[in-house]
Amino acid sequence: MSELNTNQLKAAQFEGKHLLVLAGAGTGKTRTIIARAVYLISKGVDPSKIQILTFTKRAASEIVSRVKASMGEQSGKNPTGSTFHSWCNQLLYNFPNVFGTAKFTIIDEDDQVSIMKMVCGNQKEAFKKLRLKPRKLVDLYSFARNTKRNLTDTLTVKLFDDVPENELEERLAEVKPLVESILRKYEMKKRERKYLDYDDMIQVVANRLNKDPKARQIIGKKYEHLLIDEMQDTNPLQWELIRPFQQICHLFCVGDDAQSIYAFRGADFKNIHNFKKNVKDAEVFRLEENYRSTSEILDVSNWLLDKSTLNYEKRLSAVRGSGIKPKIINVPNEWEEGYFIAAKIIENFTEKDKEYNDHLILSRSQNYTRSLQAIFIEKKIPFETYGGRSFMEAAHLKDVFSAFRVVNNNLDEIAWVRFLTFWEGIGEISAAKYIQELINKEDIEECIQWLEEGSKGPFEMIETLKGIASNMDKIDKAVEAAYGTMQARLAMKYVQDWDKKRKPDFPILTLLARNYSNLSEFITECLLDNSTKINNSPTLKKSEIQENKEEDAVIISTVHSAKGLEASTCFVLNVSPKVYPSAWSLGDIEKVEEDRRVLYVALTRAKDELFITRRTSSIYAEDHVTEDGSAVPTYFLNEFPEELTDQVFYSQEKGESVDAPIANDFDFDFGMDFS
Ligand SMILES: Nc1ncnc2c1ncn2[C@@H]1O[C@H](COP(=O)(O)OP(=O)(O)OP(=O)(O)O)[C@@H](O)[C@H]1O
Repeated sequence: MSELNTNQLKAAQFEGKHLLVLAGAGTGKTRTIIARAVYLISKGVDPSKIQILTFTKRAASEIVSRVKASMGEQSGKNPTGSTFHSWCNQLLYNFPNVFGTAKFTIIDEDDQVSIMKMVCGNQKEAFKKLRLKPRKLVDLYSFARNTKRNLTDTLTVKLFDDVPENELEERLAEVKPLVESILRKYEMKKRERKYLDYDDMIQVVANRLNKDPKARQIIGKKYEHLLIDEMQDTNPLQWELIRPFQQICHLFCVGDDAQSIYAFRGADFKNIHNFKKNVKDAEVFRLEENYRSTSEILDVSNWLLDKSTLNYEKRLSAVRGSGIKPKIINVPNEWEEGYFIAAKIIENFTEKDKEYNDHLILSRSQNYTRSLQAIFIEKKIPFETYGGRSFMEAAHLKDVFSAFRVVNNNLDEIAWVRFLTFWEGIGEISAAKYIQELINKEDIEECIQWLEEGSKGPFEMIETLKGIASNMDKIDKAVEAAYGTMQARLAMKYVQDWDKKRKPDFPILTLLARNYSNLSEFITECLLDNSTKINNSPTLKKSEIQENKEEDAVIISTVHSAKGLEASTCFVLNVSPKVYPSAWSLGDIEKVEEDRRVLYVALTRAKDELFITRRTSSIYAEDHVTEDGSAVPTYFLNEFPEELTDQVFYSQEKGESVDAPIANDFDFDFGMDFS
């Protein structure tokens, strides 16, 4: 508490019902949320009745461990920290009767697409006329549910945003019934197979708690305080989930409207402006002093926000005072950009006493960082990437989990397809025939019996199912059993990198499994955000296949995965025209402003040194003038005031000439022609 300023302290010790801390970047929102948890516990609140909700498991894990560290000796029980999905998952498992979810399977986005493909296959006529990919249909469905828009609105916004108004009705009349029929079939399929997608998890909990006072009473006994981070990025579906908790809990929310960057998932930062309207008995506090960055870095961030047409009422002041001016590094291409960054990091590491993890590289997309990663490997700079593929997306783990899934729910058609076709000799056609039988069986025991008697499946396949089914209450044993019988086939399927990269995942998976007593929970938690129970070790954040095990490593992150991160030196990559704002956003002021916030989040991660790189091929873009004559920015740095940064034109090729690293032999040819 002694490390808080007056306003942070006032927030942490808030005695009213609900509070929103609306504050700028680096003003100590995370610190305040931690302090709030510590304060509540010190006042006698049972830690297990405090639930912290964050956007990533990484953030949840960090907050919980900092609360633990602050409590020192007194800590016994700890508050739990989870993402919205993981939290709903725990509620569904802990209260199966309240939510009516005793037997179900959580499916991820790939599974959703697989189901959609099946549905489209059965709805050939509608699907052909539509000319939309199954993944697009899944996107539309999810967008509609997260934003709580009806189908007409969803199609208007997502499919027909460039269709002239006079044609809109006709296009809708043509497309809407087709989409509706496919989506209805898709919903039916989910219901039949007892699948819940990620959005369903939230929806199921929200529905029950909004409608049922008894359910509220039961859940109300479990929680007294919800502490919610990154409130600006909550979408209407998540609001629906939070709503019933207003009656049974105290809400303590922190957020920054200028850091709202999830509109594509339905977040609307204006919700946070209406907090008092939406939440009865709420108050709003503000924090304005930035503790993270030097004033030169904040000047750049403040300038960017000032240029917005939206009024964020925000001007951060730097408590730390003055430091080094940020630099714009103009580079001819991504390789030069990579070499510049590598050289700077090596210089900081060897000469300036900085660690690798004092460096954070932020990019709009991991695609822009491929050359950089190659250069880091060449220069032996350890790095870790955030925002890439997750643990459960690794194919070998999906194979093993397909076995867990069918044992857990024998109606799980998608998992059956993967599990059966995993084995040599079973193709999609025979798998489809098996599945017709298997999903009509009562339970997995019956399935196993049928496979033994009626199928020509390999011995290991049936043994795998038996091994898991007989260890339902010892999940680590189930993992070992499945691995034992699947190992030979896995090694054959992934022969190229099995030993080095894929095989080492399994001992860790077994350790991880020890944290679970319920197969279903294990499957879902591993699926969600690629991790484990927050408060227990070990954690398996990523498969070995992607993981760089260095502890001290540079972090290469997408801006969207960089929420809450900070580092002494930050490189914001490729701040060029058509990237900030993106070419896709041009002319659409809302999208342009979202892109501005993305850049704002990136710039405000830096503590001491900020490097903004851009491609010299284009450092200016003409403003876009809309039909009504107003100008929409095409490049945020067009009018960038020179005095805020130093500019460098970097090219390794044209840079200082240095001697070759290895000495050549002296060449005795003096060039004299004696003929
Ligand atoms: N009262 C304080 N005294 C000293 N340092 C502080 C104080 N409050 C915050 N800080 C430091 O400022 C930095 C930013 O704090 P924090 O991460 O909590 O901010 P935030 O508002 O969550 O940031 P963002 O929204 O940009 O991620 C951290 O390094 C933190 O330790």
